[in-house]
Amino acid sequence: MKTLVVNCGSSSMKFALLDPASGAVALSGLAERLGGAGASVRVDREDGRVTVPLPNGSYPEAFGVLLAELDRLNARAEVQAVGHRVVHGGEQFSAASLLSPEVLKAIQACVPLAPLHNPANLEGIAAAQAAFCDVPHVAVFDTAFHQTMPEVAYRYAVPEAWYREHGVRRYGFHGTSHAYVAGEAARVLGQPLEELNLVTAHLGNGCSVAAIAGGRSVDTSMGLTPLEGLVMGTRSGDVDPGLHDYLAREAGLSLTELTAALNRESGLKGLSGLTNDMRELEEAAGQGHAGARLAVQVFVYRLAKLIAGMAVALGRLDGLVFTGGIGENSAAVRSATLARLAVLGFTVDDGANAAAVRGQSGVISASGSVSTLVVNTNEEWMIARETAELVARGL
Ligand SMILES: Nc1ncnc2c1ncn2[C@@H]1O[C@H](COP(=O)(O)OP(=O)(O)O)[C@@H](O)[C@H]1O
Ligand SMILES: CC(=O)OP(=O)(O)O
Ligand SMILES: [Mg+2]
Repeated sequence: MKTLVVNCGSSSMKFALLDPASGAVALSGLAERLGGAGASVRVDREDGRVTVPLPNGSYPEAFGVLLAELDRLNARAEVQAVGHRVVHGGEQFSAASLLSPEVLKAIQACVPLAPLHNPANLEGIAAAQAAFCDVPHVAVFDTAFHQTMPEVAYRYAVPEAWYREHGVRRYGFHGTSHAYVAGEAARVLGQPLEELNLVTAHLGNGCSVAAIAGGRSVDTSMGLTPLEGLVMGTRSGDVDPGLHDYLAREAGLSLTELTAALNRESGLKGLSGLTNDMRELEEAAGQGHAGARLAVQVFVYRLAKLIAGMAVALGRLDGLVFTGGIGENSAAVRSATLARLAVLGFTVDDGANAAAVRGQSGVISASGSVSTLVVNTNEEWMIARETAELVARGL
């Protein structure tokens, strides 16, 4: 009994075939640079990693490689359900949902809110439904977990009609990851999740923090779209909304150009003038690259500031969780962030922080500090679990 998980991003497709009960992965892979030149799929097989080029660079072509891999393992018949990551579910979805024509229509209706993500999600769903027409398909939404935010956290101070007529409010994303690592943190701390007030920091290419009270999201840093909040790989995070008008007049940029630049040319990449990759930036900073050093400093400063803001949403802070590629791997980002958070009672255990590596979860705070943990996120397993649960309940 296995679940196939499909996670289509704006130019990538991640997939995994796994056992929802144990999390054991039978097959996984990542297609990158879809929609452009040089697209390829990396497949992690039990005997090593292979890379398959994709001459057309399309989602269906990438899905074809996945099917060929399943056939190679004779595993197509093992797929009992397919779970899809869907980035934007608007206000309509506060939980995962079985894919029906109505649900597909609702995902389509959210395309204007997530123009980089939802169309790719729909492409993945179409390819998977064509290949697996006899099994249930489930949509697991990034936004669903944050639907518990109170109005005071999700409303913008803009004309009320924008909310009523156009859904302009804060939604939040990465909900699957925030929910998963909060549960794991409670397990590591040996305390019931219901009694814990946690801040979780998901730091990957996209980055967001969430305030989680008793297992429920009460605030998060991303908003209407995944552009708000923290400095990210290529996304700016918070800017003055006056910037659009100013640059339109001063630099003659169109709204489309501005949006593309804020999404794809900003963040760590824009600040450093070098790369969106934190590991490369840390190396370059170590070799004296001023732009790289500044990019890391701004990333950390803004991260600490938004974590501190999340403490306000919680009232009492029991723990902080780092996750995502940067959160799980960069001891330097963690220690610099915790140094800025000393004002809130954080002290790092340098040895534990340096020793925390991918594949393990653990505590990195010194005794007497607010508990701080590194937890490896596992969005694929969470999606597989939610999919299997929904199918088992026959919903
Ligand atoms: N050892 C490391 N040190 C610092 N940063 C790292 C390290 N390993 C991965 N990262 C960073 O993690 C980020 C990618 O995060 P990840 O969660 O894998 O991405 P995605 O959001 O695409 O799933 C990149 O900025 C990468 O440089
Ligand atoms: C919603 C979002 O930001 O997703 P990702 O981090 O995968 O780009
Ligand atoms: Mg990610």
